[in-house]
Amino acid sequence: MSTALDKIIEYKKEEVATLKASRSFESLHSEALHQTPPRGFAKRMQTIANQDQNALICEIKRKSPSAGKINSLSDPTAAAKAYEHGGAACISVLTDMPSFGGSLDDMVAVRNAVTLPVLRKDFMIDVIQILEARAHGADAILLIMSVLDDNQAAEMHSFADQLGMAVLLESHNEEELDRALSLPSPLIGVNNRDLKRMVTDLETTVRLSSRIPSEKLLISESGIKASEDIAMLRKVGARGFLIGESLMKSGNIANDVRELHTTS
Ligand SMILES: O=C(O)c1ccccc1NCC(=O)[C@H](O)[C@H](O)COP(=O)(O)O
Repeated sequence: MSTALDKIIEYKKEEVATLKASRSFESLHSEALHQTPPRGFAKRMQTIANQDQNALICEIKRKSPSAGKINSLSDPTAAAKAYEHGGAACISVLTDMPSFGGSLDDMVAVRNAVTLPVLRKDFMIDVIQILEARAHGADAILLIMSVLDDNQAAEMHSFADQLGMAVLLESHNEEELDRALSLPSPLIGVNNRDLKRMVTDLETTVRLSSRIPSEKLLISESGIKASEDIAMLRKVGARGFLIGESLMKSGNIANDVRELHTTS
């Protein structure tokens, strides 16, 4: 049976084909090189984590396969500014439209509204998507190990490096994590959401945490709702946290971000 992730990857292949048919690699590359320089995503995450504080990547997310409608958000910049006010380290913007209701326009608007580094959150399967991300100003991308083989992951990582972008490597199990750890990025995401079964369990971070060497930054992703979750995840070494749904549903985003950022 095909999963939500399988379906997303199927239409990503079509999106990539459409992009390649409509834009030449050279013209996108030239746009990418003329963008404002990338903001230091990895450096900001590491600086905050090295101070033993919580480096929050706060996400703009309208809907999802697991939750359905989350927040109708006519203007994502208001939430982004609240994230910045509350002390977020960086911002993630979902740019996938069919499943998450996001867009590259959202990402551009958010990046123009804040001074924080911005991650293009999408399902990357081809280097041209990385070029497209940088041409729209993205400072970082996500690579999901379960949808890439080792060669693809290495090639895409190296391409992002050349463009000066940070790479967040996402794993959900031991095998994916070991593959992620063999790549240079210091940003190691452990996704608590099983993207195949759509079940979220913070114990995933706990289970995988002991494999992560101290020079890498453990970023726990998905299903984080409260200070107690952060306090528990800090005990196993997480200093980075990627949070979407619970903040998008908050009545006071800046206050909630501040509380999560200062939890010890
Ligand atoms: O969120 C989903 O339902 C989902 C489904 C299929 C693929 C990816 C999905 N989420 C992407 C994410 O990784 C999350 O948006 C991110 O980690 C934040 O999670 P949360 O705080 O639980 O919104």
